[in-house]
Amino acid sequence: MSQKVAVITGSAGGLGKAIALRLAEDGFAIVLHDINKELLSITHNEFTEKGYRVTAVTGDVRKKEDQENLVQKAVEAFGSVDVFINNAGIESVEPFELITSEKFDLVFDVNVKGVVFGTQAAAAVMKNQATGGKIINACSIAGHESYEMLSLYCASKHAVRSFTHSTAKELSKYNITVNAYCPGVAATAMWDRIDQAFVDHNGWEPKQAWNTFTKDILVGRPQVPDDVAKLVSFLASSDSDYITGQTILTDGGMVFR
Ligand SMILES: NC(=O)C1=CN([C@@H]2O[C@H](COP(=O)(O)OP(=O)(O)OC[C@H]3O[C@@H](n4cnc5c(N)ncnc54)[C@H](O)[C@@H]3O)[C@@H](O)[C@H]2O)C=CC1
Ligand SMILES: CC(=O)C(C)=O
Repeated sequence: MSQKVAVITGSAGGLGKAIALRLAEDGFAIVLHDINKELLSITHNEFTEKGYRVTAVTGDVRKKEDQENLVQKAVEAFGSVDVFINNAGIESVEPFELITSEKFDLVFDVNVKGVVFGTQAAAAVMKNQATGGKIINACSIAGHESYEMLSLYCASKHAVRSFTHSTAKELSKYNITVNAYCPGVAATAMWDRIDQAFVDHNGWEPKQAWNTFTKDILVGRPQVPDDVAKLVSFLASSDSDYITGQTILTDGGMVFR
């Protein structure tokens, strides 16, 4: 059987990198992707040194042409796109009164338009593959619940959840499944920035937001990126073939659906 190919957007660091590492261990050829060229190059070197079959493509998920280039480069490098992970996303932390038109456009461009254009580019290739494919989106507990100070971010992740449902319906006839992973509070650079924003806007102490959000997690510890990678590994595998249109929580017991 030929080696399957996974493309992960925003995979130079954070959850995307952890997912890419796990899928490489699972036996996928990996297409790394990020807007941060420098960090992407470092991560690419790390993967190469580990002996993984990997390539890296710089791009911006907000740009349709960059997403088309990403899948084209994946096909050129490895021959197919079996799994496409719309992972890239950005946070937004402010009282809703402070949301500007520019901030609204930025957050929806990355978190929503990025998923729309990524799905379009991936589906265009997968529709022509006899084996179809799996599209996997980064949603969040913030796509199921709505939090103070995170109104714009939550709205964008609710949009991702809805888009996951609609595209699962449209793509099922092509043997393409669409699902999403919904992390809770995971230790990445994103949460460092969220914590700092609570300091800036609310006068909280450093780590107060992190401690507040993580204190009641039922399993008794904050999330690490590998917790998320384990769910994505399942969603990328044939064990998930009978699952589509689902936005699955991996949060240690924070939100119940
Ligand atoms: N860390 C957390 O607690 C949670 C994260 N998520 C979601 O998981 C995904 C990954 O989050 P983290 O790894 O924590 O974030 P992060 O900020 O640590 O990493 C995100 C990566 O995406 C890249 N990126 C940002 N904008 C991009 C663009 N326009 N085009 C291409 N790449 C871009 C960044 O350069 C960075 O390497 C996001 O969609 C986020 O909303 C969801 C729930 C919880
Ligand atoms: C970063 C994130 O998705 C949160 C706060 O749930």
